[in-house]
Amino acid sequence: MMSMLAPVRRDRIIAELPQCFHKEAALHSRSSFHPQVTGACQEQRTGTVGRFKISKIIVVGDLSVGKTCLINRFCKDTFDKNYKATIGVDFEMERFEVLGVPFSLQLWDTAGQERFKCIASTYYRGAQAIVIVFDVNDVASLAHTRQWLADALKENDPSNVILFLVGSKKDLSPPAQYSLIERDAIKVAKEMHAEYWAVSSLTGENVREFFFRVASLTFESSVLAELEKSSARKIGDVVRICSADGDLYLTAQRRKSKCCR
Ligand SMILES: Nc1nc2c(ncn2[C@@H]2O[C@H](COP(=O)(O)OP(=O)(O)OP(=O)(O)O)[C@@H](O)[C@H]2O)c(=O)[nH]1
Repeated sequence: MMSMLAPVRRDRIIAELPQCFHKEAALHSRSSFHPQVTGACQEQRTGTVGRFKISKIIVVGDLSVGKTCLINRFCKDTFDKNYKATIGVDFEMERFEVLGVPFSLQLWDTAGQERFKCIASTYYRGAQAIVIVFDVNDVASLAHTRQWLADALKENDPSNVILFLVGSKKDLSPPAQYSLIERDAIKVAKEMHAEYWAVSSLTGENVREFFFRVASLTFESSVLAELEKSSARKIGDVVRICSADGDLYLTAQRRKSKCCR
C-alpha cells in the first residue's frame, strides 16, 4: 500500500523538533525530540506509527474566527477574504515525514455556528489533538474557548489528547493591543494545559511553524504511547510465563511498577 503513495512533499519533512511559540505556555520546552522517540525512529521501532496510524486533529472555536482559513493557508497556501460558513465539518489530509517515519494528520475543520454545532460535535471523537481557535481582536471569542474545550473533551479522553490554543488574525491587531490579549490568552492556555500560538492566515505568519509543531508533538506522543504499549506487552508475557515461579513474578511486577512511574 505505502509504495502506491507519492513521496512525502519535501516541505513536509521534519528532522528537528520545531520550537514552541511562547515558553510560558508550551506543552514542553525541550529543544529536541524525546530521546526515546529519536531512538525508536532510528531503530524503526515505532509500531503502528508510520504504517497505518492516522492522527486526527480537530479544530474548534467560535464562528468566523478563521478556522477554515488557517487550514487552507497551510494545506493549500490560499487565503479567501470572503466568509463562507463551514456547514458541519470538512477535513484535509496532510502527510509528513518525522525523523524519517511517515506520519499523517487528518485535520478536521468544524463549524462554529451554533446551528451546525450538533452535527460538528459528532465528529469530535477520537481526536489526538484539539486546536481551539479564537480571534485576537475579539475578547469574547477567547472567553468562549473554555466552552469549546469542554465540549470537545466530552467526546475524548482528556488524559490522551494534546491541546493548542491559537489566536488568529494577528495581522489585524496593533502590537500594543495584541500584547494585552496575549497576556490573557497565556493565562487561559496555562489553565487548560494547552500550548499557545498566535498566527495570521492572511500573511501566513507562524502558520507553517504551528502545524509543524502540532505534527511533531502528536508524533512524539504517538510514538511514546507505542513504546509504552510494547513494554506493557513484554511485561505481560513475563508475568504469564513465570507466574508459577514466585521470584520471577515479583521481578516482573517490580519492573512494571517502575515503568508506570
Ligand atoms: N485579516 C484576516 N482575516 C482573516 C484571517 N483569517 C480569517 N480571516 C477572515 O475571517 C473570516 C472568517 O474566516 P473563516 O476561516 O471562514 O472562519 P471559520 O472559523 O472557519 O468560520 P465557521 O466555519 O463559521 O466556523 C473570513 O472573512 C476570512 O477572510 C486572518 O488571519 N487575517
